[in-house]
Amino acid sequence: MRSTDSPVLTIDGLIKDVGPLASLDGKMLRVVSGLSMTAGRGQITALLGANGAGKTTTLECAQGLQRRTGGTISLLGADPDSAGADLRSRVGVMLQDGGLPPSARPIPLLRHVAGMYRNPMDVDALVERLGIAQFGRTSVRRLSGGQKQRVALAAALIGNPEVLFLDEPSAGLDPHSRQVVFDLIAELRDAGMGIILTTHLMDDAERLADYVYIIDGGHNVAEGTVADLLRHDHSTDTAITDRTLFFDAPPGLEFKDVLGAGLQVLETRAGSYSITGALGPDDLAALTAWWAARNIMPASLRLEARSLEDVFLDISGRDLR
Ligand SMILES: Nc1ncnc2c1ncn2[C@@H]1O[C@H](COP(=O)(O)OP(=O)(O)OP(=O)(O)O)[C@@H](O)[C@H]1O
Repeated sequence: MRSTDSPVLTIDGLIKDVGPLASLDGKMLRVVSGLSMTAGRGQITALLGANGAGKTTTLECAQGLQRRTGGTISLLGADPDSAGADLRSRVGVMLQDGGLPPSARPIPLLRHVAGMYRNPMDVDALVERLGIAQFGRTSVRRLSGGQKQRVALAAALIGNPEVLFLDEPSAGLDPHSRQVVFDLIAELRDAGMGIILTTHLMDDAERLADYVYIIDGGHNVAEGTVADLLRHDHSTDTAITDRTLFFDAPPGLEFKDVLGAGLQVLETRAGSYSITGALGPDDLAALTAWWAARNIMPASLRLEARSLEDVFLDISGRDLR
């Protein structure tokens, strides 16, 4: 587990059992089994894992919404299970299902919530920033998923929290709203807020997170900055420089001897090729020279680095989705 100068949240060996469950003949089910993490001020920390990995349960234990079975949690220096209103006023929470009252209207609701805090954010500015004005007087039950998500984010932020929890922040958002939300989250981080989010979208983690905990089966399987995770092969504990070059060219080409050793060349279907491995500039130069000598112009050409999806596949042997 990493150490941060100024942690807002520290979880050590979290255990959470649920039940007893009829589906398990009255036995308990362990849904989080020894998870540890820390999140710092002025940082975005992501819990990344497939559906059912235990991310939401972990966050809810950290917020004191669920009681843990074991382990320790310190949220802004306090135990969330025994803390009172003072701690809650310093923490913003955006839950996965929004948690908004269905008959409320967004703008009056946000004004009401703002009135409960000593030092709230400016409601009008937040409404404007998150594009809430167009549906600000429509009842929550009539809003689309993405509109509810933006209101839920505004409600989580209105109290000007020191720590912000976001459960799947981009769920239901169209590309424009997603950009607006991501820009705002990054700005709040830069202003010093400690932000903890869960996601099963590697793209969210890659774009937002300063530090990522990959969670599988209720415990940590890897952690690091996105760059660290992408550079490291967790199965062999070695550095990775792999990239893949994809291109379309005439079918049946044989250019293995053109490239350095250790590269894997595949013709995935007639005329569609991929070359994977520690591709360097010399390989690209050799390949393009070989094409030039034969007057071959690829119809398409794309170079891709590893993604967090590949990291997750290496570690768990299955896809993130
Ligand atoms: N009260 C409960 N009763 C039965 N099973 C539960 C209960 N709470 C959690 N679980 C199970 O525990 C596992 C972890 O759930 P959790 O919601 O924490 O996962 P998650 O990583 O947030 O997944 P998602 O990305 O789908 O939200 C899931 O398999 C879930 O079905």
